[in-house]
Amino acid sequence: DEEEAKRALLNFFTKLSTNNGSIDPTLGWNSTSDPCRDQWKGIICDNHNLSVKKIFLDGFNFSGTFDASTLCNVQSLVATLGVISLNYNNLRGENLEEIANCKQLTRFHISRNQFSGSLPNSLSRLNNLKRLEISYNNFSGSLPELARISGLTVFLAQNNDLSGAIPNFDFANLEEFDVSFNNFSGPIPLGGVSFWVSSYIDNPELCGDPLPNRCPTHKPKGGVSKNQILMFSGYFLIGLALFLVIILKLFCKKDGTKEEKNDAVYKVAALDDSSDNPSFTTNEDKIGMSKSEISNASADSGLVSSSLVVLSSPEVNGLRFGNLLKAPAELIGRGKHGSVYKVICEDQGKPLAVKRIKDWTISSYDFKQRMRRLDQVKHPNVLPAMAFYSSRQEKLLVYEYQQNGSLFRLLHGTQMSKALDWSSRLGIAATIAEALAFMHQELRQDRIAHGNLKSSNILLNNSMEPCISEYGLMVVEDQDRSVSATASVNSIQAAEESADTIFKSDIFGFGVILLELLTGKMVQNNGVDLAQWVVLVVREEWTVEVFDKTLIQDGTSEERMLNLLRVAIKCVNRSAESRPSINQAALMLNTIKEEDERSMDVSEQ
Ligand SMILES: Nc1ncnc2c1ncn2[C@@H]1O[C@H](COP(=O)(O)OP(=O)(O)OP(=O)(O)O)[C@@H](O)[C@H]1O
Repeated sequence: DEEEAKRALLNFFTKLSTNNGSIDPTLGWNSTSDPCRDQWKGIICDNHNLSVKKIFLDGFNFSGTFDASTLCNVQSLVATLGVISLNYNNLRGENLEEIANCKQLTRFHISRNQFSGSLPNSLSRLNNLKRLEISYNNFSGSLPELARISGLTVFLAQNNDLSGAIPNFDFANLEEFDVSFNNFSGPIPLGGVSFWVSSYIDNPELCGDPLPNRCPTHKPKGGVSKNQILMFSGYFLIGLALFLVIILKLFCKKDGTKEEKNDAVYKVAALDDSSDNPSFTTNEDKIGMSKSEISNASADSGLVSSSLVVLSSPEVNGLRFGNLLKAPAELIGRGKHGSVYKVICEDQGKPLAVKRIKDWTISSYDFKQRMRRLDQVKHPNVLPAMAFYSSRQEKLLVYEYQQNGSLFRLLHGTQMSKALDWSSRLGIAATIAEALAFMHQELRQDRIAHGNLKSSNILLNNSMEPCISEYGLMVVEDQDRSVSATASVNSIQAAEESADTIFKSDIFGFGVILLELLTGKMVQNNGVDLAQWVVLVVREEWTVEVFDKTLIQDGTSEERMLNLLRVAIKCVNRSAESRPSINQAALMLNTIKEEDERSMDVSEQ
């Protein structure tokens, strides 16, 4: 078997390279050595060095052919081969339909090569496939029935010449999906709306959400009757009359508000990038339903294409939605409520982070009001949104990209957690508490809490200062409202109490962040697990067990860690009412910080 596998690999390799069949000796592939024991370059074997599990030959500049039959018709290889990765070469394909015999394949990567022709139908028989990458080739024709592969999590097919309809993939299972820059046509399947527009752009005949062009409605079969013609002409005339009335009204309004235009607050860029209309400014407070509002509101009703609203941020002047769509976007992460992309727009100096929230049931009107209110409340440790986009299907928020990552990464990333000593952790906690206290106070009347406070939403700015990101993007359910309203004697007190419960969910989030800082442990299940574990360990009086080992090794005072732990435990109290307010928590933290600084001064003297 070993001999058979070796012969097959040599055959496969000879076809990859066009050097008259000779193989680059530095790669170690030769008939006198063993692919596993002698570690041929690009070959990964099982732990016992008996069978080939993966072939990684990305970026080797091969310009021959990948002949699937050389690997997939060889029993001893097929039984164990899980990965074939040949990205970034100049390969063409041969006998590609034989790939179906490589039954154990979980990954098949042939992106950025010269493959052409249609994709073999047999691809859909690769039941174990998780990742299929065929982008940047010249594949044409329609896609095989890939929807049959139920475990597929990544499908990248951008920049080919593929056509026909997009099959109804198991989109809920897909983590990455890209069919942009092809010739697909027809409606995007319903599940596909969960991917961003960039996954679909440049397929001229593709339509429906999340693309801005709507699909044409089907014409009824058979001819149109005389009555129908009359009816449609009637509708047309009524529509025309309405249109003229609206235009007339808009002109009147425009005249009446000329002087007020100078107090510009928001700028709006039309979605239609081809239009050369300059962006214009309006004062929302004074003229109420401005042109910008109409364009946004119409987006909801599906009449006019939606718009990007640029908030009062000088950094993104002139940003257009079209530019955002065209710019290269890199998925940074996918959370429970949406995804974040790093986007580099040519006309913007800095990279942007675009958060895409799906299925948020908030109305566009409420969303806009919220964003504008949030834009009025600024704190140096709270990252403001620079622009937003709202349509029925999705909401986009544009932030400045923070290259230093998040507190989550700092704590749980591979190298960095050691760098985070006790006083940095305490400083981070105190800064977050202070910023959160400011936001809670300013937005109390508006009842806007953060709603999703966690370490991945604490970003580190250029000076490594923590900044709260995504403030107000989740609406906290006010469950206790009715209960407290009936329990209270007067309504002002009831309103106060219910506002309290909204903000108390942030206190829980803050408590979990404190626990992460203290324990260095990652949270699951929104932090409930970590909170329960810590409370249990403390109750059993094994308190020291909870602390991060690196803090103990650094000789951090146990007493001070205990003080912070007490604050954390108060914040994660199961009963929201018993949690402290953020002002109280900030006060307790500052006391610990002052004690810490005082004891450091003493030890230095
Ligand atoms: N402005 C930004 N700059 C750099 N990275 C960011 C920015 N905003 C978010 N991120 C990072 O992008 C990743 C994904 O963020 P996202 O908010 O979608 O996920 P999450 O916070 O884990 O979950 P959720 O959907 O519940 O908010 C996170 O690692 C986050 O730290």
